[in-house]
Amino acid sequence: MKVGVVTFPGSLDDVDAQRAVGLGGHEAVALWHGDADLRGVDAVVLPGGFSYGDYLRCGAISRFSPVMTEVVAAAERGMPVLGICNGFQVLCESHLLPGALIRNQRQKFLCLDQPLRIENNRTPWTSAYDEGAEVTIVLKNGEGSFVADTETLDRLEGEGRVVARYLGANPNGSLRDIAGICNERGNVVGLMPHPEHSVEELTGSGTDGLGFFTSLVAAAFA
Ligand SMILES: NC(=O)CC[C@H](N)C(=O)O
Repeated sequence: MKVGVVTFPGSLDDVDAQRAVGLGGHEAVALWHGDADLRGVDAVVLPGGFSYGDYLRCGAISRFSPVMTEVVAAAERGMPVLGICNGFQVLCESHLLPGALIRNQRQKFLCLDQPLRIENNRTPWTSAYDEGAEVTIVLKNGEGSFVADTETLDRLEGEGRVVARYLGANPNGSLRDIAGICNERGNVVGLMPHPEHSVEELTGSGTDGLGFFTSLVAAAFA
């Protein structure tokens, strides 16, 4: 599959995401925030980083990038979209996902190998995992605490839309230990940890993240 990886001014992890897409068996297509079309891709990754310097709020300006008009339209048609960390923040700001990411509870930037449980493997980004799989994936952010009102949280839980949950000590104060969620259809997934940094033994953070990129094939042919 052709997987577009969007670069915004200030993106940091776009090249790692492109590499992970390739290791997952796909062709990575570089998309620029100013692009007016998605160049025929089958799926999109919004990578981590500090788009537009995190000014106003993380993801608040990126939401208005020309490419996001196309990403929102494609997501609404069912295209798989994965937002990683800053990408998750952009998805919330774009209202493709509910809730918001606010400053970590302890007001510190975090960088660690984070244990997670995959709660929902019925998305195009998680189908390679067993439901309930326990994995360890890099977490690095300053504003990763997921918040939403109680009604929204109950709906996410009730509809099985919590995709991943922090295991052990909650690193950032995310409500209900939520590390990732999806939209109603399941094609749009936002994840605070960085699977693209956990795809090669060489980097020391294991390969548990690779499933997010190999899942697309399983999903396409399911
Ligand atoms: N790693 C990232 O994508 C960082 C996301 C965001 N800018 C934050 O600090 O919370």
